[in-house]
Amino acid sequence: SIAHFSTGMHPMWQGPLVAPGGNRQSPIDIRVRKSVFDPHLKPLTPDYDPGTCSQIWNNGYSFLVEYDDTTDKSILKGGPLEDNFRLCQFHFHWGESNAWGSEHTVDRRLFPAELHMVHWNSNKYRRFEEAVMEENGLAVIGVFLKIGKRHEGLQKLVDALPAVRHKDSVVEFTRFDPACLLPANIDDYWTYAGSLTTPPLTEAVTWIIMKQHIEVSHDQLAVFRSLLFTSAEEEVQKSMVNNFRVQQPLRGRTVRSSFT
Ligand SMILES: NS(=O)(=O)c1ccc(C(=O)N2CCN(Cc3ccccc3)C2)cc1
Ligand SMILES: [Zn+2]
Repeated sequence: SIAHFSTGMHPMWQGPLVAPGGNRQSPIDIRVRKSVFDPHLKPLTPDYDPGTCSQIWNNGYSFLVEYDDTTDKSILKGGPLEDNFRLCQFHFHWGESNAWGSEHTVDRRLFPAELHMVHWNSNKYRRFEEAVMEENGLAVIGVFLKIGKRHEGLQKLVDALPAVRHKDSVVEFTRFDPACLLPANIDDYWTYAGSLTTPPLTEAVTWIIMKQHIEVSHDQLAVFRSLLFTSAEEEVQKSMVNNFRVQQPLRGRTVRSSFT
């Protein structure tokens, strides 16, 4: 209703439509022909230890697969990054239908879902909570999901999701290798300076968006949609779908590509 909009009420995770004074907000549309090839971009070198995988948590916006980030066992280096970045969690954003769901788009093309692998700069900061407030404290790899063949590696995660159906539920989840969710080719990516796409929307993120998508089956994505935004106590249960932020103005930023 009009009243609803006039009070500027937004679902929590959308936050303000544009962060006050923000000129490097995410997500954005990647205009392929406007991206600039940068020959100095190095290959990305993720090195993850499945032994650091600890749990899955439904935080009421998405479900986070969390990693022990007290040592440099699961790290990301290379690409546009000067420092060592530690993996702390990965999560997804998806739609209620396969027609939309991703946060970033490529020449306006929407994908049914998008994976975010979240890392923080362990050369400069001691913990995630510090890095999230600092310019370039975080590096997030984005991977688009398309509906196709079943993703064998994802199935272990899909089978664990019913245990975290409600907001604030947690389940132990170990020995999951996040590298299995990366596309075969991780040398071709776009990169730009952006922000978190959920509160506190801080402009701390070096985004690295993979050109190649991964495939998951319709049934696997349907299990994501069986999760709930709401906790077990709430009378009205709300399906966890459309948990993506609206796109933000580019504000003159350049998107670089690692490929021609
Ligand atoms: N969609 S995204 O990839 O941009 C992304 C979203 C959320 C997060 C995340 O783990 N947190 C954001 C802040 N939050 C808690 C927090 C911490 C410090 C200060 C305030 C609040 C945790 C990471 C990446
Ligand atoms: Zn995200």
